[in-house]
Amino acid sequence: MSLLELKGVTKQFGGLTAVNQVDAAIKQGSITAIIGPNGAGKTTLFNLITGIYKPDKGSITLAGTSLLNRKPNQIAGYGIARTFQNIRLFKEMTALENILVGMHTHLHSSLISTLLRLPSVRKEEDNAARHAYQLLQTVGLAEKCNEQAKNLPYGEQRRLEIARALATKPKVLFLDEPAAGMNPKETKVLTELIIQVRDDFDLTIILIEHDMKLVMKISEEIIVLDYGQKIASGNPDEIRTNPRVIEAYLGKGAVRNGL
Ligand SMILES: Nc1ncnc2c1ncn2[C@@H]1O[C@H](COP(=O)(O)OP(=O)(O)OP(=O)(O)O)[C@@H](O)[C@H]1O
Repeated sequence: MSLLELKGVTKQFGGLTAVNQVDAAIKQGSITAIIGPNGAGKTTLFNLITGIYKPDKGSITLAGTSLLNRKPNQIAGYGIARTFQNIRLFKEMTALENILVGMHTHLHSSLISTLLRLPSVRKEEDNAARHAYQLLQTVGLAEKCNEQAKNLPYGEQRRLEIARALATKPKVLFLDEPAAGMNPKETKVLTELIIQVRDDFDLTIILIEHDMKLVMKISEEIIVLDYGQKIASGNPDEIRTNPRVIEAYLGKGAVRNGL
């Protein structure tokens, strides 16, 4: 069953059509990659789904509910979380604090009860800290809980971003170039983590990624964009042998190079 549906989604910036008539049906529980050359419209598509931009044309629905004309925080409230191409952690805060900030929208205490430090508030805070710690365990960062985000190696900062996104209890998780700047060892850990969180948190995951080994390994479905248009979609075998995708993006040596 498809959870997220896009029909004819189009976005123009001045004379440039960054996303052009894109259709997609993302299955619940799947891992889908969006690939394509630089400037193909991948991040713009993420921004359209997460409400940062409004499409000029087309429809976007999550479980049948339209996401058009909703603010990013409303869309987050429907269960969509994301990470960004450029890491957006609070650098001076600890790993644990970064996750607690991510949870903030899910805490219920009123301002007055927070100021009075009522037992109900303390209980909620304890539970939040416990849950945040569990999320750090999930991404393999429990031992770094009191470390400031800025002191974590790059690969760990990216995993912390994923933990923070998970703190909002999403149904759909968007990852924008999660392996960017990672070394092969960090990428391997990340690959396993993405599959693990999909399974453990019952997520639907959509990622933009240029690391084709990672993409081919974890994706059930791949959508290829070029100049804003969807030029192909299919499973990794279909995509790696698609002449149009090889021409526009993968290059002729892709299959030979083990993709
Ligand atoms: N806010 C904006 N204003 C004007 N043009 C924009 C804006 N955002 C993106 N674009 C343009 O839209 C096109 C698609 O950009 P986008 O960032 O979506 O591509 P991408 O596939 O994510 O690229 P990359 O792989 O380099 O991240 C590009 O030509 C880009 O310059």
